[in-house]
Amino acid sequence: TTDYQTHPHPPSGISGNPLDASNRTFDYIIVGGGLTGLALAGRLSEDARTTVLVIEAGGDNRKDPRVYDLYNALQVYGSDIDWSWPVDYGKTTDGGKTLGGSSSINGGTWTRGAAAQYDAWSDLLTPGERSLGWNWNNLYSYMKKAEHYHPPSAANQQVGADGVTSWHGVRGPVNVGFPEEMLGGPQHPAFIATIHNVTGIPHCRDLNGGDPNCVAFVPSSINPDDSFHRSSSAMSYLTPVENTRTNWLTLLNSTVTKLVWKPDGSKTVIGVEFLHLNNSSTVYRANVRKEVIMAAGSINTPAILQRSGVGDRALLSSLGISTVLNLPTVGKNLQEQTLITLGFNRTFQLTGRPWNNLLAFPNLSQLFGKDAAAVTTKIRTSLDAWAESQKDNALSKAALMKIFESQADVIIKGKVPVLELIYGNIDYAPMHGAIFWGLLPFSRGSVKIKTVDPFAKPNVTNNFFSVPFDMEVEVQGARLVRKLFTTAPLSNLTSAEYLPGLAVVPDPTGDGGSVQAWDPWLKAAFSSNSHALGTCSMMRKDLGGVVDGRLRVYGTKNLRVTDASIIPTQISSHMMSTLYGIAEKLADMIKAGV
Ligand SMILES: Cc1cc2nc3c(=O)[nH]c(=O)nc-3n(C[C@H](O)[C@H](O)[C@H](O)COP(=O)(O)OP(=O)(O)OC[C@H]3O[C@@H](n4cnc5c(N)ncnc54)[C@H](O)[C@@H]3O)c2cc1C
Repeated sequence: TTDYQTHPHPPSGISGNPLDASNRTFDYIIVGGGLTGLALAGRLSEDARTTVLVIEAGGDNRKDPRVYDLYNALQVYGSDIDWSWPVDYGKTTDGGKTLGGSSSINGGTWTRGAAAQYDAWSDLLTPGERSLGWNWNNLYSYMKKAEHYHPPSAANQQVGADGVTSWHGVRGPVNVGFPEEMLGGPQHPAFIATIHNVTGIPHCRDLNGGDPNCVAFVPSSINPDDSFHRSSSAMSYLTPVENTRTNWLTLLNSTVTKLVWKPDGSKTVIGVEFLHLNNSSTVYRANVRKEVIMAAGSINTPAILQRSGVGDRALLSSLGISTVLNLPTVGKNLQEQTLITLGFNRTFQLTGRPWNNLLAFPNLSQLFGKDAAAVTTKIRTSLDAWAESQKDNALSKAALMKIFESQADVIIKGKVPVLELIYGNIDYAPMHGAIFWGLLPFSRGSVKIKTVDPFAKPNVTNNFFSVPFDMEVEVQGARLVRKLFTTAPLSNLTSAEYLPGLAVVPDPTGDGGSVQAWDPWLKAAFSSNSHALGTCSMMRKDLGGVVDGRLRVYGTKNLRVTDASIIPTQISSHMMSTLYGIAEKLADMIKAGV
């Protein structure tokens, strides 16, 4: 007879009552009901003998049109369901504070990175862990496991959408498809032809098969069988089973403040403490039988670990927190991208609803053209100086140097995309343009709690552009966009540059504008792309890893991390598909006792 059979069964479903979890014991507690948290809980609870508790700080907004209608995504930013972390340069990193986490508020764009980038993760592990399958082939199978792909409709195909169904999963819970209505008109073919002519980048049918180095229409996390509404982790993993799965409880409006350790020094987690709403007077506690898995995202997972005594001893003692585990890289290695929009007046009418899903992913040669060889040499010869300048946000200069070498190899030898460029239609202004960001910044930042108050936001410092290459990629992106919109056939649909405009960033020599001219405007105009990762990286400990290849926090018995914080280096992609793959893979590892 198991413990579970002799004790009253904990409540299940979705609850707003802290007493449903308080003083109860669960096999697994998952901290954060976001993208990875709900995906993992969905899989672990498939075994009816396993009890799972998910604790989520936000509420249930599945019926809120700001959430289910992807067209409304912009209304969410800065709202009650966005964490809105202040970061450097006065910018804000967004994150969903609601069931489904950022999968409930994000842009829905569904892409995967380049195969070489996932393979490189394995190189950062110990040789003994390389067989764990942190590579493209293995993770791709898990990305497919999560996915239910809907091929483009005839109407979608008529305006250019395409896809290779065999590159997608078709039986998973997350619905992926094209919008009901896509824009027609001459602009998309013109963009494809122009960027191909200017950079040589090929037009491909689909970029979700391990080589995104092309220009293509991409699908979104929406469900054509559910009025094209958003398919968040909540809608895909939880909604279908919320009334039937009696071994899974999701507790809402409850903020996990810290982990509870077994007092015998064994680094075993025995439970978590949480507060309900913003009422900090009552501390609740839920107990765990097997494992706690952190899924609070790249900003809050390291903050909760630090509050629980796992982190840099110097930081913890400065706040009066006693160190359970001195792991100085918790919160370090933060990598975030910088998003820029350039706009041009257009000379054509739009028909249909705008949906920006024509994406291009140029590599270094395609972006820098004739200067690519010089840029390559500069990367190789600058790594040492860059590692020196970023070492405070890594374990050491030597450790960061190894990570940078891997990153440079992937860029130079792997020829992976370094820029993402989205062709953009703007319906409320006579504009079209491009949204772009450097995909693989070398700048490193950190997340550090500044007080023990669990409701205080941590210090999030990205050190944007502190490696000059990161700015050079943005500038080159801006120059490329200028070139695209002034080259036929796209120029035939364009009258003048509107944002920033030649009066603001001049282009006297016709090369798109100097670094000096672009620098101040880009620094003022960019947004944090909310693709933060790396703060609990999966790497060897001597490289600064926080979790090993089993996603276990080094030195602990039963504590793992599954969210975006484990990804050691940025990928040439949006995050969702990869993260669902990670959660699916971890679920299988846990079920198999790995
Ligand atoms: C604005 C925006 C746009 C994006 N656009 C895209 C896109 O178009 N395509 C794409 O693929 N990716 C996109 N992303 C990225 C993607 O959504 C995220 O990388 C992904 O959701 C991260 O998953 P996660 O599980 O790490 O964290 P999240 O999904 O953010 O989940 C973390 C959860 O933990 C909860 N939590 C945090 N702290 C606590 C606590 N102390 N106690 C309890 N719960 C807590 C949060 O409320 C949240 O629900 C976007 C992200 C944002 C923010």
